[in-house]
Order: sequence, then C-alpha cells, then structure tokens
Amino acid sequence: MLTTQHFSTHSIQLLQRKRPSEDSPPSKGRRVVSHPQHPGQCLSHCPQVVEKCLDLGAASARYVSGSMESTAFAEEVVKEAENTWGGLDMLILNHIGHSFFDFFNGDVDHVRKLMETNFLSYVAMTTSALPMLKESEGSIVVVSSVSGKVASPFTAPYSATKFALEGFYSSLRHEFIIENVNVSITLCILGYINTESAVRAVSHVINETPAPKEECALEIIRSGALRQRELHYPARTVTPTLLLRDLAPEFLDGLIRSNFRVENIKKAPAAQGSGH
Ligand SMILES: NC(=O)C1=CN([C@@H]2O[C@H](COP(=O)(O)OP(=O)(O)OC[C@H]3O[C@@H](n4cnc5c(N)ncnc54)[C@H](OP(=O)(O)O)[C@@H]3O)[C@@H](O)[C@H]2O)C=CC1
Ligand SMILES: C[C@H](CCC(=O)O)[C@H]1CC[C@H]2[C@@H]3C(=O)C[C@@H]4C[C@H](O)CC[C@]4(C)[C@H]3CC[C@]12C
Repeated sequence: MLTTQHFSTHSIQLLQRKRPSEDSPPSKGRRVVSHPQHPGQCLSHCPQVVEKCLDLGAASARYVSGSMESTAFAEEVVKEAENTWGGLDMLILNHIGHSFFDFFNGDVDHVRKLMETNFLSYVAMTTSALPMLKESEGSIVVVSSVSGKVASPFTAPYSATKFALEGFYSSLRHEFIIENVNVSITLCILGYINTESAVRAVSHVINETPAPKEECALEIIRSGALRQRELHYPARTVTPTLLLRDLAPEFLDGLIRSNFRVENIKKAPAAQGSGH
C-alpha cells in the first residue's frame, strides 16, 4: 500500500500489511503507498509514525521525504515502493498543498502550485504505479472532497484541483473498463473532517461539527478494499448535498452561503502580478 500522507517535512508513507499466514505468497501481503508530511517536522516525527505502523501490525513501513510539487518526486516514491516490495496492491492519494480559506486574491502562481501538488502529482504517481497495480489487480484510492463536486466560496484554487481529480479519474475508470484493466478507482468525497489544519482554517466561519478523522481514515481504507466507486463521508451531509446539486442547484448555493459566517473572513490583500 502506498499512501501519500504528510509526516511534516513532506514525506510519503509506504506500508506493507502483514500477510494472513507465513504460507501466503509474497504478492498477497498488502503493499500500500500512503501519505506525505512536512520536511522540518518529519525528521523527528516520521520515525515515530513508522514505529506506530509497525506496532499496529504492518509487516513493513517506510517513509520518503520530499515535496509533491515535483512530479519527479512523485515518480521516485513509486520507484521506492517497487524497489522495496517488488509490487503494489493499493495506492492511496491523500496529500494536499497548503491553501487558504478566503476570497480569491488573484494569485495565479498559487493556483499553479496547488494544481501541481493536489492534481499533477496524483496523475504522475498513478502513471508510475499502474504497471504494478495491473499485475496485482489492485486499487487506486483518491481522497477528494465535496469541494470537487459542488463549489463553495473561499476555496477557489482548492476546489479547482478537486474538480480536476473527478474529471481525470472518472475518465480513466471508463478506459480501464473498456480495456479490461482490473484496477479499481475509488473517489472519496469527504465533508468537513476534524483534522487540525481544517479546523484551524474554517472553524471561525463554519458552525458545523466536523466528522472524526479516525473513522474517516477507516472508511477510506474500507472503500478501497471493497473496490467501491465512491465513498461519501460523512454520508449524512455529503449524500444530501450531492442530491440537491442535481435537483435544486440554486437552492443549494443559497444554503451553502447561508451556512458561512462571512463577516469572520478577513480579506487578504490582492496578490502582486499574475504569476507569469
Ligand atoms: N479535513 C477536511 O475537512 C477535509 C479533507 N479532505 C481531504 O483529505 C485529505 C487530507 O486532508 P487533511 O488531513 O485535512 O489535510 P492536512 O493539511 O492535515 O494534511 C495534508 C498533508 O499533506 C502534506 N503536504 C503539504 N504540502 C505537501 C507537499 N508539497 N508535498 C508533500 N506533502 C505535502 C502536509 O504536510 P505538512 O503539514 O508537513 O505540510 C500534510 O501532512 C486531502 O486530500 C483533503 O483534500 C477532503 C475534505 C475535507
Ligand atoms: C483550506 C483548507 C486547507 C488548509 C490547509 O492549507 O491545510 C481546506 C482543506 C479541506 C477543506 C474542506 C473540505 O474539503 C470540505 C468542505 C468543502 C466545502 O466546499 C467547503 C468547506 C469544507 C469544510 C472545506 C473547507 C476548506 C478546507 C478545510
């Protein structure tokens, strides 16, 4: 399993779940690539995360440090998984670059960087991992958001990257079916989750109680293992939002705006230049 998850000093996690028994063939140990973290904190934090994974029963856990702003790094992480395990069962694409929750200030450079981190690196990792995933008939899990289905204010660059994921992976899923490629693609459509960064970014504007991150993580892994097309988490908010999007889009837009305490947004100054 390869999970792109950040360990603080952007690092990516490689995990191998224990095989069911010693007699199981090596290809049946679940090899997962997971999530990146930040460079500064990673040096102290990543080894602890690896240790925790081993304590929880992973047969092997590693991390790779670098930034997903570079597609070369994204490819390097997949190579590392190949060199370490000789194959891969699940690729979980989870990382995002830092953004803001505010009016769009015209910073084109920020949009470009976010596209590279949140979208292009996912495409690069998928491309590099595909031969191994075809071999194992494995799974791709893309962690996306309600923001990738329904736009709300103050998330223009972030929302653009998540809509891009929806288009790319939904098209790829068709192609896999046409060509009989037995690799599943799961898009995780998440609502507000209580991670530190999300609560810090939006709790002064959004009243809603965020859903628990631990349950969310389990649901993400479960949906990938079950080869579901989509995960809606928490279903109580995500599913009705998606239904309303198709049935009553203007009503939904009004509802979204009325849920935000816009007076608490401190508008940032306009960006200098267009990022050319
Ligand atoms: N939390 C929420 O409410 C929601 C989250 N989601 C999705 O869930 C996923 C996880 O979100 P969440 O855990 O809240 O986000 P966090 O910001 O907590 O985690 C994002 C991770 O990505 C890392 N990262 C940032 N920049 C880079 C980079 N350039 N290269 C490599 N890694 C980087 C961060 O490391 P560091 O901190 O060191 O920079 C961090 O570990 C995302 O895909 C997000 O879109 C979807 C909907 C709602
Ligand atoms: C701005 C946040 C990123 C902060 C950072 O730099 O780490 C966003 C990360 C996740 C976003 C939330 C999300 O995806 C779910 C909801 C989608 C709605 O369209 C808007 C509200 C969200 C809670 C959204 C808010 C911004 C993030 C926390």
